Amino acid sequence: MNQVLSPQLAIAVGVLRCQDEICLSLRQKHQSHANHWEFPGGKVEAGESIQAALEREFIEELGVQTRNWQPLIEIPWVYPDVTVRLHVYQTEEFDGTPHGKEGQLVRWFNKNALRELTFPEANRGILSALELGDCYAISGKFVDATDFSHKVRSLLSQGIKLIQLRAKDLQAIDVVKLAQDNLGAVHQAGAKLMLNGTPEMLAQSMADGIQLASSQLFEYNRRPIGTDKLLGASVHNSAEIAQALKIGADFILLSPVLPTATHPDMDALGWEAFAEMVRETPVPVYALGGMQKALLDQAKKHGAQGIAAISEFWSPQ
Ligand SMILES: Nc1nc2c([nH]c(=O)n2[C@H]2C[C@H](O)[C@@H](COP(=O)(O)OP(=O)(O)OP(=O)(O)O)O2)c(=O)[nH]1
Repeated sequence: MNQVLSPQLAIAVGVLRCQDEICLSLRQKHQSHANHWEFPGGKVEAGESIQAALEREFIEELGVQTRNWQPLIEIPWVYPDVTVRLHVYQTEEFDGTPHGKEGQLVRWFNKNALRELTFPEANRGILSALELGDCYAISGKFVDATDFSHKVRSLLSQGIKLIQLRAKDLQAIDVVKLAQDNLGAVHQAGAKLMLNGTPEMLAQSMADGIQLASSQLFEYNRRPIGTDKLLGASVHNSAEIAQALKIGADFILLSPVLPTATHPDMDALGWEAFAEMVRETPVPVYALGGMQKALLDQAKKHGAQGIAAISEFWSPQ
C-alpha cells in the first residue's frame, strides 16, 4: 500500500512528444531504478516552478530547449528510500535533437509500446493518464440493441475515447453480446469499451476493461484481471480509493462531485474535497456526478484526468 509520508521530494517529470512518439531515457547504473526507462526530469530546486525545472533539466540532460509544458498528472509515491511527488507535464514544443548529455541512452518510442517497457513503479499512473482521454461516457437508457449501437456511434462522433457499457437491467449474456457487437466500431474510432460487470464477462466479450462498482471492490484481494486490460474502480471516499489501489486499479471514478439527479440521496463532495482525494491518488481520477463538458477545465484544475457522465454525452430517448 502506497501511503504518503512527508517530507516529499518534488520531481518534475516531462513527457516530450512528437506526434505518436515519446522521448524516454534509460536510468544509469549509479542511479536508483537503474536500467528502468524514465520520462526525463529531476528534482525541483528551491523557488523553481515545475515548468522552469523541466526547461532546465531538458537542457542539462538532453540538450533541447523546451516550451509550453502542460500538466498531465501528479503522482504521490513512497519508495523504500524516498518519498516523491511526480509533477508530470507534457509538451510537443522543443528545438534541437534530444541526446544523452550525461551518457544515458535516449530513445523515441511509439506511445502504444510503452506498456512493454520497464519503468519505476510510480509510472503506472503516467501510462494510464497518457492512454485515457478526458471524457468518459457511461451508457444510459436505450430501447434495444440497434438503438444502443446508434447511441454508441453518436458518442464516437463526439470524439469520446472511453465508453462504459452499463446496463444493470440486462442479463450478463446480453451485456456481453452488446459489447461484442459494438467493439469493432469502438476500436475503429480509436476508442476503448469498458464493461460494468465481472472479470468473466470481460473474458467472454473481449472488451477493453471492466469498471468495478464500489461494492465489488472489496470482493478482491488483488487485481482480478490481467494487465493487458483496463481496471476502473468506482469510489466515493478515501477507504474505497485505498481498496481500489490495493487491487491495482488503473484509474478511478470518484463521485458524486456535484449534486446529481441519479443519486439524490448522496451528499456531493464538492471540488475541494475532490481535489484533496485526488492529491493522494497515484492514478488518473475522473470526476463523476453533475458533470458537463463546460466543467472540464474546472475538473482538470482540481487534478482530474477529466469528467465522466451519463446524460451529458448519451443521446436522450
Ligand atoms: N525523472 C524521472 N524520475 C522518476 C520517474 N519515475 C519515478 O518514479 N521517478 C523518481 C525516481 C527518483 O526517485 C526521482 C527522480 O529524481 P532524480 O532524477 O533527481 O534522481 P537522480 O536521477 O539524481 O537519482 P536518484 O537520487 O534517484 O538515484 O523520481 C520518471 O519517469 N522520471
